[in-house]
Amino acid sequence: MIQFQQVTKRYPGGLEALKGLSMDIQPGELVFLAGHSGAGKSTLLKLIAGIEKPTAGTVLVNGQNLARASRGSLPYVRRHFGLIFQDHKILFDRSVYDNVKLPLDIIGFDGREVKRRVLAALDKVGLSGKEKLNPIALSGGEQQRLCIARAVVHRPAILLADEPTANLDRDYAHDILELFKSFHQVGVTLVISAHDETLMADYGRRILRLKNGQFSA
Ligand SMILES: Nc1ncnc2c1ncn2[C@@H]1O[C@H](COP(=O)(O)OP(=O)(O)OP(=O)(O)O)[C@@H](O)[C@H]1O
Repeated sequence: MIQFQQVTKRYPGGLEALKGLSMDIQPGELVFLAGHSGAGKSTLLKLIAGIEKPTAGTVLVNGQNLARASRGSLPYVRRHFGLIFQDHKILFDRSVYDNVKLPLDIIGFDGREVKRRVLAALDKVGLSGKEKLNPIALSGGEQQRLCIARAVVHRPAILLADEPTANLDRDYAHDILELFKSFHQVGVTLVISAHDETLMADYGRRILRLKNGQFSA
């Protein structure tokens, strides 16, 4: 489903964030991505989502090379993905409900289906009853759940989460990982990055370890 063939990513300025990576992630797999700050975790996730293009090598998602996808087809391709990235900010000028609804507006769902899906996503992450609140009234952990609801509301096949447990205490981090596990159980492919590998150890899943842009043992 996700395939990297000798993928190198060099950012302007000459730094190689990823160096000749090859890997396969199968449909329905739950994979953790570990590595120090600056190891290249976010870059790898952005390459999967087609947000960044490789400098060399090929990234295939469902056999499709996103770097070669036409501009017109990208919105359709992006519907396969749910993204939980650190720079995807919550909008504080609208309600919890309207934040979660955003991806459906972009895709163009009709009204009744929108309401059903938004309420189902909020229920899934344990935020039922908070839909009318402004997100400012939510705790840090609840805001993280809001981001997860927003990422899954369109039922993506692939969920990419960049450090979703950063800044959460250990119990809360486990709650979030349990939530991801429940998406895995219904067949979603998940790639989750974290720098704290001890959290991942409890889940007995495949761990890809990055060190200075390369996989390490
Ligand atoms: N847009 C960019 N332009 C230039 N350099 C970048 C850019 N994005 C990332 N880098 C560099 O690429 C390297 C890998 O960064 P990346 O964000 O992928 O690492 P990371 O493992 O996700 O780190 P962190 O855990 O701190 O988020 C770092 O040296 C970073 O400074």
